[in-house]
Amino acid sequence: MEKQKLLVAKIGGNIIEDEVALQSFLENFSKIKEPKILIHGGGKSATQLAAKLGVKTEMIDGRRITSAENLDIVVMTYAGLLNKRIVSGLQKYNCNAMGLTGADANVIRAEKRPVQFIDYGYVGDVVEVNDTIIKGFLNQKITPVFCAVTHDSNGQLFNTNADTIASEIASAMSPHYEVSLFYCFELKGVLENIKDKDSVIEHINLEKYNELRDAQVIADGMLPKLQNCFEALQKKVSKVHIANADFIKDNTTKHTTLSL
Ligand SMILES: Nc1ncnc2c1ncn2[C@@H]1O[C@H](COP(=O)(O)OP(=O)(O)O)[C@@H](O)[C@H]1O
Ligand SMILES: CC(=O)N[C@@H](CCC(=O)OP(=O)(O)O)C(=O)O
Repeated sequence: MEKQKLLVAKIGGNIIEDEVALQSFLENFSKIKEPKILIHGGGKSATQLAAKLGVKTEMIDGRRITSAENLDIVVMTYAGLLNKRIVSGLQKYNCNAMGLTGADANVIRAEKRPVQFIDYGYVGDVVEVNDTIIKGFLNQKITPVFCAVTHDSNGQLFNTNADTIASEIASAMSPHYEVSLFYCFELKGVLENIKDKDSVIEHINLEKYNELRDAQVIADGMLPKLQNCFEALQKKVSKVHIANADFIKDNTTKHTTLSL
């Protein structure tokens, strides 16, 4: 029997911080009829709040070194302000959204990222996603909206990269659905030249990714994003795209499609 389609979309901090882009994305996302899940980041907002509070921000390879103080800031920002703004924004467009951290309904369990050369602090690597609970929400026509917060089932919250959460959720749902994963951001896709906004690389496979990384064409948050794309494909997610947030409207604009 053919599997039902499921759309998993992720939006990052540059979209969330741009009121016009965010509203447009939420309206277009709400119009999608098939079951759908939204994951949001918001790193930019957490960095701004940290600066206001006089707390230092340090990022390594697109991941935040998360001290106890940073953890409080990210939980307040992602699970509080941003998640509730996004959920109420979707409700406005008649999408019955429900905001979640990984601790809610024990839906994403994580463990502290092991210290190798770098101690990331309270950063969690995903161990388990509860696909049955998520399926239950979808069956009730509820659209889950996940922020970048997980837990260890032992009272400890963690900061987890939102791209990783999107990849893990898409992968966990793949035995049940034909999953398409969309990473939506402010640019059109992965660019050959970061200064030329039209230089979109339309297809990237693992070989091309290694070339681009070695040539330092990709950097910062794009590094974990691409790693997460390939992990999702390896775990049987059907389609993975990196595209502008407007792409969700009609899937026509030039963008990047990933393959193994
Ligand atoms: N070759 C590239 N093409 C596109 N973006 C790139 C590239 N190299 C680095 N980047 C950076 O990666 C960023 C996307 O990652 P990230 O900041 O984590 O976005 P988001 O918060 O939307 O997930 C872009 O805004 C851009 O600054
Ligand atoms: C561990 C880690 O780096 N977590 C990310 C979570 C938020 C995020 O991923 O936000 P964007 O999608 O907007 O980049 C952070 O704190 O920045």
